Amino acid sequence: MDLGNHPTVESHSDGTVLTSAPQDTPVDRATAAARRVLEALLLTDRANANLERVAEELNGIAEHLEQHAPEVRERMVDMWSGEGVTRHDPVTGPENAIAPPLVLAGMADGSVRGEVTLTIPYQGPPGCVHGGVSALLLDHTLGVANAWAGKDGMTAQLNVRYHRPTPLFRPLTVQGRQESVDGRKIHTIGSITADGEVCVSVEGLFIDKKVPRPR
Ligand SMILES: CCCCCCCCCCCCCCCC(=O)SCCNC(=O)CCNC(=O)[C@H](O)C(C)(C)COP(=O)(O)OP(=O)(O)OC[C@H]1O[C@@H](n2cnc3c(N)ncnc32)[C@H](O)[C@@H]1OP(=O)(O)O
Repeated sequence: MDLGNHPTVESHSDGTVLTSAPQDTPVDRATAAARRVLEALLLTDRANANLERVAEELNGIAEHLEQHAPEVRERMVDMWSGEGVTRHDPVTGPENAIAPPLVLAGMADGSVRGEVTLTIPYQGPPGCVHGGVSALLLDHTLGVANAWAGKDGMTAQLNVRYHRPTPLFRPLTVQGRQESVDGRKIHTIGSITADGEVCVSVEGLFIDKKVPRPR
């Protein structure tokens, strides 16, 4: 990925927020509402008599949005301009309703970290985070850690170890740190902890390769 210019541990201070902060804009408010709908649909009583009307209204909203959508190619160019990936990615993007969203800060020791509480849409085992969701969060966090360290690339391997179930509804700390660079190979590690205990740890191999931004 061509991540463009971004802050690094060399150029920015401890605690620099690396992801896009939600803004008081119509698109961020609409996305936050969509996120709320995702959760409410899972929580509402299945016998809720109004679900037929809810389906109609949501389809009406989708049609309105589709009618105002430019060609995908054109949207992609726009998406990758400016802040690029951080506004629309599926982990930290305030414009992406499937993103929790996780907010990550860069630390002086070269690591990145953030706190997030995951709820019902991210459930795997009862009351626990889906393992694929943990892998998604960590893959992305390792990618941001590489960018913060000043050398990033594409994921070639992600070795995930699940130590204990990761709880929903509790604050989770997500961390990543670049360990070493060997030519084009970048080794990066990370973890998700809850109440000070490691739930998931990962080792990633990234290869220094860029996919150009659409123009
Ligand atoms: C401060 C920041 C602010 C924020 C700023 C924005 C931040 C924003 C962050 C975004 C964070 C996104 C984080 C998500 C990251 C993805 O989601 S990336 C998407 C998932 N990954 C992919 O799709 C990759 C698909 N695979 C590929 O494209 C290619 O296979 C690869 C991995 C790029 C490698 O291809 P290649 O360039 O042709 O590499 P190649 O020349 O074959 O191999 C180079 C070396 O690597 C080794 N190698 C290659 N692949 C492998 C492998 N799988 N296993 C072991 N060794 C391998 C080779 O053996 C070779 O070793 P040597 O012979 O040199 O010793």
